[in-house]
Amino acid sequence: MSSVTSVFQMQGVTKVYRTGGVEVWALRGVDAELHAGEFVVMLGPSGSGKSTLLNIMGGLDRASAGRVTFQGEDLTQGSDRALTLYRRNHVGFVFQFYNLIPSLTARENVALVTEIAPRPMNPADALALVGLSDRQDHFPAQLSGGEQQRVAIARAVAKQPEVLLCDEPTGALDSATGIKVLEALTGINETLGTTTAIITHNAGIRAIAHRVFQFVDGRIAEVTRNEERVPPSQVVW
Ligand SMILES: Nc1ncnc2c1ncn2[C@@H]1O[C@H](COP(=O)(O)OP(=O)(O)OP(=O)(O)O)[C@@H](O)[C@H]1O
Repeated sequence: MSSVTSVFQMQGVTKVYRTGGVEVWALRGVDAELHAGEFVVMLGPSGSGKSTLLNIMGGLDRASAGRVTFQGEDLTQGSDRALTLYRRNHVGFVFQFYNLIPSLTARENVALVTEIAPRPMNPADALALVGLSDRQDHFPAQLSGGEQQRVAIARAVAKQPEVLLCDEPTGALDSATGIKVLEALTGINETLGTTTAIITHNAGIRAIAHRVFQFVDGRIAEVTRNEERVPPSQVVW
């Protein structure tokens, strides 16, 4: 078996939200590992804890108990400042809604991030990676939903993060458009080796992953490996 480098290690990750007198156990002890360069799909019913885990991995939220390390650095013990630097320097996020600035072109939206990144890619190169070289000077309103999402992906990868965390990146898109977005993500994973995790409600998307994490009730109930991956164009939606 080939050796793998671990990017994330999670042990006993627990998250309890306390609102008023109510406790919600979003995560009930997650043990998992993500390997360098792998593409993981996270599936599971609504409320099973997928977004909570992704947000903790991305340094947007903190675990209540348990341990999460990124390249050996303990995210659960870090200061707020350390988490901010971690997010800025190492993590790209993609969400269901694109959050582009309407008054800026595609290239300017990407450039906003590259201006503050330590080792940025040229915005034009990032847009080329997602197949939008000919749309650089378009404003968001002049782009389709899938094209806007690809600009958001270009923005997320332009700072050359080690990890790309995507929460329902195709959730607002029809199947043909969603496939193009998935092609952009798998292409980046292959070209740049960016470790990628995607949350989806669409079980068909599991086929594009190296590994699939199945969430049930705040736990990862099953991890499966695809011996053969299917390209996004062949996903049954
Ligand atoms: N900020 C919060 N405050 C209180 N409860 C929360 C908060 N965020 C999430 N929860 C609760 O934690 C549980 C897990 O939520 P989470 O969003 O992680 O699930 P999910 O699997 O991503 O669901 P979905 O597929 O619907 O996005 C849910 O019961 C949710 O209501």
